[in-house]
Amino acid sequence: MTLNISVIGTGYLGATHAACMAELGFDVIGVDVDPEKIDSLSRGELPFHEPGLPELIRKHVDSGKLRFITDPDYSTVGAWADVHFVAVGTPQQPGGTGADLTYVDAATVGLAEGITKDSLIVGKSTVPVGTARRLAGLVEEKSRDAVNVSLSWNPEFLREGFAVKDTLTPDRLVVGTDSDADEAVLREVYAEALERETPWISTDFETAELVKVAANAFLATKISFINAFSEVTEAVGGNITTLADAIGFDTRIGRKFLNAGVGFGGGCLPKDIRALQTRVSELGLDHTMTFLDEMDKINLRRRERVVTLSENILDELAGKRIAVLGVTFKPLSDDVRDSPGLDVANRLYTAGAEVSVYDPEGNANAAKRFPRLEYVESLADAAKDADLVVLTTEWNEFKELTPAGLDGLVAQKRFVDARNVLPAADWEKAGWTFAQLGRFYDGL
Ligand SMILES: NC(=O)C1=CN([C@@H]2O[C@H](COP(=O)(O)OP(=O)(O)OC[C@H]3O[C@@H](n4cnc5c(N)ncnc54)[C@H](O)[C@@H]3O)[C@@H](O)[C@H]2O)C=CC1
Ligand SMILES: O=C(O)[C@H]1O[C@H](OP(=O)(O)OP(=O)(O)OC[C@H]2O[C@@H](n3ccc(=O)[nH]c3=O)[C@H](O)[C@@H]2O)[C@H](O)[C@@H](O)[C@@H]1O
Repeated sequence: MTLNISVIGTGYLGATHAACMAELGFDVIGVDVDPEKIDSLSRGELPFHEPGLPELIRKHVDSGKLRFITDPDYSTVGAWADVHFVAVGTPQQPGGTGADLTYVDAATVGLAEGITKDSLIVGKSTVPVGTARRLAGLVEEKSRDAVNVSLSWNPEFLREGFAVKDTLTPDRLVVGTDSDADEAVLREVYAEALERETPWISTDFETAELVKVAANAFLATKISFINAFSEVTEAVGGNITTLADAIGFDTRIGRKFLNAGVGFGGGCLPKDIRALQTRVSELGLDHTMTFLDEMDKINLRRRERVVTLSENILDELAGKRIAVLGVTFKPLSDDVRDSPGLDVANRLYTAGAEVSVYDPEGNANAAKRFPRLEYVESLADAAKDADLVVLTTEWNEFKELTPAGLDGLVAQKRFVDARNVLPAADWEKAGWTFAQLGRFYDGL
């Protein structure tokens, strides 16, 4: 008998997980507290941008394998599913640096109370170490005597923009559990990946939770490491991209995540390194992860550098017209959570510039966050009459930009490539004042 699966929380992670579980052949119900999201998903429409996911959602909604409901007391999925994945948000605490566990606690306890058949709750959200063991206790306490409900933790490593591929063909699967029977259920869920010999790491709760935050902390550290060297090459000369290429050839280091630029953002890396540091401090290990504080500071300094570089190029920001290209935290996503590009756009505006923003997918979300910026529908509209063009997210459309493409549009030939993706020499040859991060400029 095949397993019925519920996924609680249908945001970037949960909607992807639900659709991919249906693709693997399971019957799936996605649950969210947001009725608009559920309406849209029930029509087979994805309320956010993720390549390949709309097709998967539509296919399985049409076939009836995938349904979406609001289920306030979890009684519908509680009577139906054998496995419940919890994929709700764990954002940064409002006014704090730790993870806000309100949603993950509410969903897990709600499920435990609503479940009326033997089943397994599987946490997928990213949580501070200690959460799974605490929640396992709560599940035992809150679930009904007549049913057997247990909890495991199965952190997720997908990247936005590649979410479907990463879910269906993960690099590894990590399961934190204290029960062989629960591990066996998860092996059944992931049987297809296991047939391809995907590494399977079955471990305790604490290791599983820590693997997830360690992976994100390592990635953030790699980016900030190269960006710290960017500050050095900005001061003394040198080429940061050549430096990254050269150390990246060492297979122990690797070239991935060494792209210097305006730094990391998004709904995960920034809040996860802050939550990790907060958690280890709570555990009395105050000094263990202080380097993450530095990584965070290096990262945020890059945003400031783009603003001062722009100001130095323009002499002053007030009254200048600036085109900002890209306000999602990375290409192939419409996600503007903690986006470096959007932050830069807002800082330029706050300093008095007239800012015109264009992003292929992010305008609508950015406008919700910063309605006072001007959002336009094309690169050309943004660049029209600009005194400066600033590239902050490396969408393909921007990577293909040539000086000729902006001819006759801009007021001044001035460009800041804050992702270091364009060939500087071509722009300089065409008469542009062209700046990138990690380069030495006399007086800038
Ligand atoms: N976005 C990503 O690429 C990845 C996210 N993660 C982790 O996954 C978790 C979710 O992240 P996102 O999907 O990005 O967040 P999100 O904010 O896009 O989605 C969370 C969803 O949970 C819903 N929700 C909140 N409380 C609920 C409840 N009690 N019952 C049902 N639904 C509820 C919200 O309405 C929202 O739709 C976080 O812990 C994040 O760190 C992990 C790997 C990748
Ligand atoms: O926990 C999560 O949610 C996810 O966080 C990241 O995935 P994601 O946030 O989708 O994006 P990344 O591709 O990691 O990029 C994060 C940020 O780093 C920046 N970055 C990345 C690479 C690089 O070399 N330089 C750089 O500045 C990107 O522009 C982006 O702003 C991790 O890569 C995933 O493995 C993890 O599951």
